[in-house]
Amino acid sequence: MSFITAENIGHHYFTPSSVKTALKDVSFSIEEGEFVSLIGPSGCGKTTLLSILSGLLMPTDGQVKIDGQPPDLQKNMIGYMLQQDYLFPWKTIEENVLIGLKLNRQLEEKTKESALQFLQKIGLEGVEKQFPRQLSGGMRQRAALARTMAVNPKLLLLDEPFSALDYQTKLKLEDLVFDILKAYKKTAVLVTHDLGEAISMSDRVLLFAANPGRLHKVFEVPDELRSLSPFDVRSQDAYSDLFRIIWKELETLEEIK
Ligand SMILES: Nc1ncnc2c1ncn2[C@@H]1O[C@H](COP(=O)(O)OP(=O)(O)OP(=O)(O)O)[C@@H](O)[C@H]1O
Repeated sequence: MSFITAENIGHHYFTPSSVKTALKDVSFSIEEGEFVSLIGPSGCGKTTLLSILSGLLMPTDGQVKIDGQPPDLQKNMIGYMLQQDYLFPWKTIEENVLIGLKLNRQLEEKTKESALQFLQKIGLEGVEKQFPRQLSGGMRQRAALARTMAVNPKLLLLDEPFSALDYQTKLKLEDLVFDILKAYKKTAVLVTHDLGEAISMSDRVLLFAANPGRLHKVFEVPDELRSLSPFDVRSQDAYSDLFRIIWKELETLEEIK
């Protein structure tokens, strides 16, 4: 059985004056350790789908299973990286990184040590006692990654985690997150508006169409690209070829929006 299965997912938002079908009949599966990106025009339901995968939103139709259970029963195995780092400004980086462990009652000498070692691994050695305001945006996102990884989630939901960063920092962070998720064999679902990011980080790209939000096409990233870092992928011919193919599809979807 696949790690994630989504069968005929549908979601309607009910407002006093209308019903909005955000997702219709969406089915897919994701294997353990796979990195999958969701892309598509604005309003195609990417955020809605991520909320359903997180267990925070129940689909109005169909069902999702993560490791055989509905997402709301698997919240302990799901980690997040969002556009904003949501670090607590009044807590030090170390306190921020340990907060998930504390809330989950998993804060022990061993888990604390490995969380702090992880900070070193991702280049944040020496800032443990500093506050988020003293760090750059890229460093804060690294700290957010450390906080997420501290609780050892099996699945990471990444909602445009690099979109608020400057271009150079974003490329560096993409490489770092990719390396970490591969090294720790995590499963990841990334929502992004950046097609280059989607192709360079993923094993598969799921392209959605809008009105109603639905899965339009699935693109496999060629094997030859998957073993490379996202930065190196961007200079490959196979990357440019796939970029062009998906871009054309995206253009047609934007036109028929
Ligand atoms: N709480 C809500 N109430 C009513 N309609 C909503 C609500 N949330 C989202 N929608 C509508 O559902 C559709 C899908 O929204 P969603 O945010 O999931 O799309 P998206 O692909 O993430 O968009 P974007 O790329 O712009 O962030 C949109 O038409 C949106 O206006």
